[in-house]
Amino acid sequence: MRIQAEQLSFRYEDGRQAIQDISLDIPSGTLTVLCGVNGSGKSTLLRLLAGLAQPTSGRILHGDGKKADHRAAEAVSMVFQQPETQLFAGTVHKDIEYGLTQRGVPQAERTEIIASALRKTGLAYDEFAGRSPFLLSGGEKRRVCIAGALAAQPGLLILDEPTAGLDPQAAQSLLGLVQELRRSGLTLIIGTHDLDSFLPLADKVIVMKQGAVHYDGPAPALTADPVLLADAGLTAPAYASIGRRAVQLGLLEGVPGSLEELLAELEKHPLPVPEAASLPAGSCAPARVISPDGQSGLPREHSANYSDDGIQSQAVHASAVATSTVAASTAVPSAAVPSAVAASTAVPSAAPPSAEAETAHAATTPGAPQPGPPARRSGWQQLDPRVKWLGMILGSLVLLGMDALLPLLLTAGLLAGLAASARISWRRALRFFRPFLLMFLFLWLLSGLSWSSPDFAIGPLSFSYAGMLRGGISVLRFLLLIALGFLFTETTTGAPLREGLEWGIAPLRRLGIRTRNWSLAVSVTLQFVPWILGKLAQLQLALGSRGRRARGLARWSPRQIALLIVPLLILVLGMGDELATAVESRGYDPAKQRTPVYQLRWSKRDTLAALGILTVAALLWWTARIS
Ligand SMILES: Nc1ncnc2c1ncn2[C@@H]1O[C@H](COP(=O)(O)OP(=O)(O)OP(=O)(O)O)[C@@H](O)[C@H]1O
Repeated sequence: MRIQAEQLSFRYEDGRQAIQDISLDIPSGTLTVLCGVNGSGKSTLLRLLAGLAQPTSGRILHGDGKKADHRAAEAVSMVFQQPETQLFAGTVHKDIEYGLTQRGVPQAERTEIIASALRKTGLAYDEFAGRSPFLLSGGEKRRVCIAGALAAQPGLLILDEPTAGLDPQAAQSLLGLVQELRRSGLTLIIGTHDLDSFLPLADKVIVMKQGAVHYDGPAPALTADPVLLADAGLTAPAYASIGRRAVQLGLLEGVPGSLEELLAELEKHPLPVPEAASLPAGSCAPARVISPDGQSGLPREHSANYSDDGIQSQAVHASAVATSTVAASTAVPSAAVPSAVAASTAVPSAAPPSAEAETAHAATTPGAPQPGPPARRSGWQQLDPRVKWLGMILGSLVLLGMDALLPLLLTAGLLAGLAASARISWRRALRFFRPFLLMFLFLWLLSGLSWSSPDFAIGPLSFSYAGMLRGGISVLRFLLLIALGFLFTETTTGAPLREGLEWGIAPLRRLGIRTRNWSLAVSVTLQFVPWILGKLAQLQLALGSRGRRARGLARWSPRQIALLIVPLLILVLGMGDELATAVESRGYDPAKQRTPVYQLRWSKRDTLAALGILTVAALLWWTARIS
């Protein structure tokens, strides 16, 4: 399936422009590699091409040149970076079947299609169909995801970082699968950092830089010009760097298109190896011209190491060339590798990072953009966390005592004003509340049901105004409690939140209560919320990629939520497990004194804020009493 993009731009809810004016033409039956440093916009572009996000401007054309609509987007399957967020059913069979059900494939045909898709990915149906997808290895999960995508018989298959996290053997067999898919005529787009593996397979390479296309063309032209890749912050594949230098030295005629080609060329042309004296200390290359079989002319100890493996002997040639001559050429791109590439090697932390941790990480990561003068902290961040805890606790108590509409509406206005002053965008707030809204709407309608004294009816259901008002008040009260927690966690990062709480409950230590456990649990739980919401969004996207492209409120239908609950629970439990192990491995001991990571400091501003909170809480409580 051919796919074209015309002047595509995309802006995230927070206003970040991720894609800027991109035009592309990807011919049918080709394999396109999409690369770029972290944050260059690859995943965003892939999601747009898959129809999982709508461009802010521009358009995508599928196949026959018609604008990509809902139906056309169903001809596209996408496999995400993290397979664990893409699997959600109880068995591998059911997981793959989901996409088929969405596409209306008759039940009788499904098993055959599932077995065939699994076979294509190298998994036997009998062995894997009945297993839980959550209990497979990383490589097997990735294969099941690809099988699910293939079962939908897409015209275009998009793979985002397919080899990330796979061991060399699993990555190699995945490459074999990709080659087979390409031979079968499927159009493939692969977002990847693994240029060594994927450039040799590519019919076309698109290099992204800061949300725009930096290069669009064949792989050989890209690898032949070191500046093109270096400008985008990327390092050329090793085979291309070595080959290019060998060409410059007149040792090879052209830059090889893959490691295999390089090795084959080296087999044909034995290379002179520099004298040992001219090699850097510690180099182990032999001192004479060696032949491709690795035997003639080699000192005894070298031939013992390499003679039984032609490839290894060529590795000696290659490494000798690389060490002695190519060093200069490889130095160019590697020196130009920007911080983002260095940053990409950082292992993501298991726990959701706090703002302080992120800042510290950015400041200490080699190559990370150096921070300028410390940004002025907003008024909300400067407040002592104890003030915010006071506001949170008093606010919750007052809210729980409200059972009239007027004080609840007053509180809603107050919280909206506070959120605006904390510069929390309404889009972000909406994203946070979306999962709750449908549930609360349902509860509200449920509380309005009345068979004894109905005021109106919708179909067979009768409702009373009094019941709706009572239910509305309860629902609003709950929503405001959640809003209060949201405001609190949005304006307070982990360390201050925890220190403030620990200070408050410290007196309980005298009663033998392990307050450190409590504060750790509360702070981790509160910080889990944004993490869970992020995972929920990823799961929604995965459902969308399997044919169920629900939009708006339909994304939160009971059926959709039911599908998300199990994988979300598994992710949360997995995360909890990792977090517990991490805490344990750091030698956490609730009985020990801890060095505080955040110093509590009470200032005049905090006294004023605390007085303000007490006054407002008293006024709201009084309004609630008289309403
Ligand atoms: N949900 C989001 N909300 C706001 N901005 C986002 C969101 N997701 C990504 N971005 C931003 O959009 C830009 C492009 O991100 P994207 O994930 O597409 O990059 P990428 O090239 O795929 O990166 P990586 O190689 O790290 O996966 C980045 O600046 C990123 O911070």
